[in-house]
Amino acid sequence: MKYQAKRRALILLADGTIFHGKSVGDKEGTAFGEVCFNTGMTGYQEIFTDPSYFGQIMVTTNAHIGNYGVNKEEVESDSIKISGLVCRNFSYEYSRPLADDSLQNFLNENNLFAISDVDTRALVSYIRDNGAMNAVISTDVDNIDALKKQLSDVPSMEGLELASKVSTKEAYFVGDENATYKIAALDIGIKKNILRNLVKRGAYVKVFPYNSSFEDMSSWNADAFFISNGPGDPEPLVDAIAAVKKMIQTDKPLFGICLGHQVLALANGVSTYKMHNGHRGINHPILNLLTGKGEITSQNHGFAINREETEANDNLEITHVHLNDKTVAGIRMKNKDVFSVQYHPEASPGPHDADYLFDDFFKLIEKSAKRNEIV
Ligand SMILES: NC(=O)CC[C@H](N)C(=O)O
Repeated sequence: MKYQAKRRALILLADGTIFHGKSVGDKEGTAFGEVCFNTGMTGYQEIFTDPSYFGQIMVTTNAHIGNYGVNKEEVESDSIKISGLVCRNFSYEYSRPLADDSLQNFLNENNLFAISDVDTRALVSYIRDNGAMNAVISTDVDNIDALKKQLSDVPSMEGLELASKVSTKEAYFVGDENATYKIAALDIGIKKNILRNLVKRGAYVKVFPYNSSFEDMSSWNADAFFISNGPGDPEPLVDAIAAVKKMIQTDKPLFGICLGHQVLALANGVSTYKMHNGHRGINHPILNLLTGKGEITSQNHGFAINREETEANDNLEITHVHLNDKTVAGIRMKNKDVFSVQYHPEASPGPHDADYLFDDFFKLIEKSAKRNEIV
């Protein structure tokens, strides 16, 4: 007979609102974080392991989670990075030829506390209207006052530096040493699928820790720089911002994704801000202003770069706009091979419309390598 969770659980939001549910697997637990929601109908494993979600409690709007199990290959980092999960129906049974385990086992191995049987439609509408805030999920349903007290001690996402929690401790290499191009990548929370995309196109990548200096990175003598996605507020990333300020003074191509895009903006003197609610899903519409074409994209961000400051900046040009709210979705530096996007062209999970951005990056690298040969 189908397993039914029985142990009561709840999610308590920082403003005191409560939604009730059950504990997945009837486990006891409590987890804190900033509550956010993802509207993707597939890709839960990629989402849960994406380092950009570090410190966040994920609410999934898809009504079924776990129904296709997990597959060891489909991870974006080596462990689950969300701090807790809230879903409607948790599937204890799964079906997919390529699955090698159940989601329940995967959550247990990663010590992730999850609650199900929550009215996620009501919860998501509530967060959508009231904005991002901290929350706690717990089976300690009779001690609300104690939970409220602990929740009030959880730091706000605004101003929080989290790249150091997920970045590699030591530099490492990916790809074939004899590949055509070398890319120096700054890991402020890098997703594996970004590395797969760089290696697939013929790059040998050296991945550097979040606090590496420009000098550390440039001494490897790469053909280009890459700045990754990652968790937390971009503004406290002073080392990364300082390193990027120097990178953009070289003539080497640079590509930034999501947190990397925000760091590039900050390096150009453009500020970032916390959005009322971020963009998290796999069907976000973008307009590419350079080609006039639309793209459906994978997104996951809670901060954005200031539009007016970008428009007023003589060195920058807005290349992409989010069609739902007109926020800046992509920029490039005038007269430089430097560009970035607020969304996820590596699309894991998600549509592959924006794949061309990696090709564009490699065209710039090829051009720049030829230029340097002639010199
Ligand atoms: N995916 C990311 O890189 C997210 C960037 C940043 N942490 C934000 O929430 O906006």
